[in-house]
Amino acid sequence: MANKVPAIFLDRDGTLNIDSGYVHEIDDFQFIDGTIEALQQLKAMGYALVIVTNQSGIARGMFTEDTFMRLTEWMDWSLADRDVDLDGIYFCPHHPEATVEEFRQECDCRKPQPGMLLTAQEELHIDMAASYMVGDKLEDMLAGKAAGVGTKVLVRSGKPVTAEGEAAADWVINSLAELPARIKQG
Ligand SMILES: O=P(O)(O)OC[C@@H](O)[C@H]1O[C@@H](OP(=O)(O)O)[C@@H](O)[C@@H](O)[C@@H]1O
Ligand SMILES: [Mg+2]
Ligand SMILES: [Zn+2]
Repeated sequence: MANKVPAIFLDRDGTLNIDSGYVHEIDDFQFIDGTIEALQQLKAMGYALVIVTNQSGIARGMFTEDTFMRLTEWMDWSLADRDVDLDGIYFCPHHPEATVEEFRQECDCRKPQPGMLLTAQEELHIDMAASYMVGDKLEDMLAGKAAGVGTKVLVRSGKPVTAEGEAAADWVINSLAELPARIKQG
């Protein structure tokens, strides 16, 4: 049995890119300053990089799964081009009040549920206690907690930070750019 790897679980909108609301076009996808450099450093520190993103825009009929995949492939290639190879990308297309019937459900993957993280744990052999969940919302922190992630990190680069979000987080930082140094500091 292979050794388990520590991971950085990454929320997408508000953590990697500016959350202008249900981003689905390549032209609207803008990396937050310092994101790519931070991912390069985290990779060099030995962490697997795993995106876990709620994409209820699919359930709401705002864009299709194909459109999401097109943007995701572009993002994946843009990062690979900068020496950042993502280890996994997981998304939830569901919503309990979806207008698109096939996506209308109370699933176990929409954060704050831990489904995406638990699937990644199994598929990628992740050491959850040694891992980090980085996100901009309370739901990200709760998903991390429910999945047994060791350190939950709230970033100020997305939605306004709430008292509940802060209380559920182990660390609060301005953006992902600060994470490598924060981890090294211990
Ligand atoms: O931050 P991640 O999980 O990567 O993606 C979030 C997006 O799918 C959208 O999720 C929505 O929340 P609802 O899904 O409508 O509750 C809102 O927060 C939007 O601003 C945001 O763009
Ligand atoms: Mg987010
Ligand atoms: Zn789901």
